[in-house]
Amino acid sequence: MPGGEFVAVAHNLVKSYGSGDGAVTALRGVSAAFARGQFTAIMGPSGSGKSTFLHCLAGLDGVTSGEVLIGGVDITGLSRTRLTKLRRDRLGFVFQSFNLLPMLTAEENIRLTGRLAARRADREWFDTIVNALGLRDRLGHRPAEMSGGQQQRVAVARALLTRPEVLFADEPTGNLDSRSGTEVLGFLRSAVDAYRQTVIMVTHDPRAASYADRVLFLADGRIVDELLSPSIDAVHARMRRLEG
Ligand SMILES: Nc1ncnc2c1ncn2[C@@H]1O[C@H](COP(=O)(O)OP(=O)(O)OP(=O)(O)O)[C@@H](O)[C@H]1O
Repeated sequence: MPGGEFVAVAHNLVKSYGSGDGAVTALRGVSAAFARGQFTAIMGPSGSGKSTFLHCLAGLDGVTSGEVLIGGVDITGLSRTRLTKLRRDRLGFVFQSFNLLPMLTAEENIRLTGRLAARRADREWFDTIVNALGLRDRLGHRPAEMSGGQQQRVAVARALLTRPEVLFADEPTGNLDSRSGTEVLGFLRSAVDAYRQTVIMVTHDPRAASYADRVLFLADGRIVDELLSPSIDAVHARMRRLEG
């Protein structure tokens, strides 16, 4: 493990939706630890619990039982207010659908999303991210005036501006063409290599997973396999086995 320091830990997570006959158990005792500066991809068949796991780890969804530690703090016991503050100050999010505010320019979306920490972020770090993501000449554009790839790069810049302890990404390349997807994945990879950014990404795409340091495979709400230094072919082979 790089540095041996875990920034996110899940202990025996169980997550059920609904109750009685209609109850669905999405996670059945999931434990995993995520080291600083490590890029983890989460894969598995449809319905295996990938998004639920990511949402529980990121405090976007409550758990039925088990613990989630972010920077040593058990977030499952936090009040809604403290959890919101922790998410804003210490976590970053990138979603498939970009989630930019349509009336704001790229720069405003990166800076003015209600995060005090982002507004205070130093100019040098803002410039570093904007230049690395190739957004310098797009800063005055609104989302409708940008391609999907550019919009996702704005979303990545916004997520990284607060130097989050963990960047969570849910299918970040799901709406992108292959070239734009490659750019976004390449940037996530370099943020891990250059700044020890921790990234946890759900994906269906073995090519996207091959940018990670390891892949955790879920099936039926459990972690059933792990692959280190994944190649595209090795990820394909494991997925074929899981999908039967
Ligand atoms: N809000 C919800 N209410 C009820 N059941 C849910 C809810 N969210 C997820 N589930 C169920 O939990 C299980 C796991 O869903 P989840 O979305 O985590 O899987 P996934 O692996 O991300 O799937 P996909 O690859 O199709 O996005 C599924 O059976 C799903 O139907």
